[in-house]
Amino acid sequence: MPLDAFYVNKKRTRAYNTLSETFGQPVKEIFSEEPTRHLILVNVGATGHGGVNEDALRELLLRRFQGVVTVNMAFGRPYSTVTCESAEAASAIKSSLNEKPNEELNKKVVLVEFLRTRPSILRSLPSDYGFSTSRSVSPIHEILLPSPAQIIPGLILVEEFITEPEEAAIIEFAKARPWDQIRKRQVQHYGHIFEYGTNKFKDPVVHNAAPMPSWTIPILERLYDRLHKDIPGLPLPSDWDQLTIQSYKPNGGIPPHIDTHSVFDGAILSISLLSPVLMEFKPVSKFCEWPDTNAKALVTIDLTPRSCLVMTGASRYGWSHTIRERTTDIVSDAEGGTTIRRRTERWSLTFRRCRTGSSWINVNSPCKCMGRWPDTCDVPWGNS
Ligand SMILES: O=C(O)CCC(=O)C(=O)O
Ligand SMILES: [Fe+2]
Repeated sequence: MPLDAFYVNKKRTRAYNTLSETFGQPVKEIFSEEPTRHLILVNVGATGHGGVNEDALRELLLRRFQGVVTVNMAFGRPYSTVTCESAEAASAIKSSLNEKPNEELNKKVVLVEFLRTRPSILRSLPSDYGFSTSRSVSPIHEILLPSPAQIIPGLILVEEFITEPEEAAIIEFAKARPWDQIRKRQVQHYGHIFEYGTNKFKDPVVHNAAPMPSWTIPILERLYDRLHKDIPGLPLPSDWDQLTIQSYKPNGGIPPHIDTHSVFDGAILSISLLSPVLMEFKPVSKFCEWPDTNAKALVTIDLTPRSCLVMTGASRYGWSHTIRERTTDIVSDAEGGTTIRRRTERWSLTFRRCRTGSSWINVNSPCKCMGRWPDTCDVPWGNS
């Protein structure tokens, strides 16, 4: 039965107004009447009321249609974009989905338009675009650059940091040991036991952790040799006293968080094994220096296999990091476009240094953040 035209028109007016507010442009400047390779699903976004699941959207498009190059659903946006190999492929999607309720997308009536320009050009609109405050969604400015690690202060990504034989040996080591299950990932702790819920570590007098494995030392020595000149105060190899090994299912992730200031000292390391994955960073502290004060940045880092991510300074104390729970990531391709990458199993090694002291957790001395990010620090600043 055809949908009621009045109902569809009302939905369309509302969605087009939202889009035009988001981009600060009339929709006729965003849409193309002629078919192009690029589509916008005007009312299919990840968040807010009526948000749909990103995996469901990608699966639907990849399974039902030919020639889909990329599907992009950016967090906090009311719309998604699709790029196809040809305008014909895009037209097939539009005529099949437009103005029809879709079973796989919570029966949503999807509104589809051709875009004038490729979505990456939409991404670099002026910084003050965003949602109107009445929708209570903070403005988000997504940035995908070749080396985004360089644009987050204090973040360093060392690619091919461990070798393939080291990667294989670590996997063999951990496979022979027991795991704890946390949502869609499994974890093992060494040195000190990390406590989910409080994001602190457990009292070592009460909870005995397996010792730090000896294979960590040559890896941490390599890190020290390479980076101690660039990172003042980088812990000595033997000072890292907490390791969490995680094994993520392809759809696994980790919620946004800042590793707790009060209990972990200085830099945090994350070494990646097996599948690459995108990690998202957002400045949470209002004291994060960011050139664009009106927009909240969302910076996506591609954690390549065997890389080592070092979080220091603002990236460690003021920005949150997360891995979204989904089975695919959108990444740059060789032609400067984007492509869909399926995730497989990924492992990571998180190294931390615990702030132990005369008592179990030493929160009496100042945090290494030195009060520069007091709003994301759980050590009291300025009260004495
Ligand atoms: O898996 C990763 O690379 C990061 C894990 C993480 O953020 C953490 O353990 O705190
Ligand atoms: Fe973390």
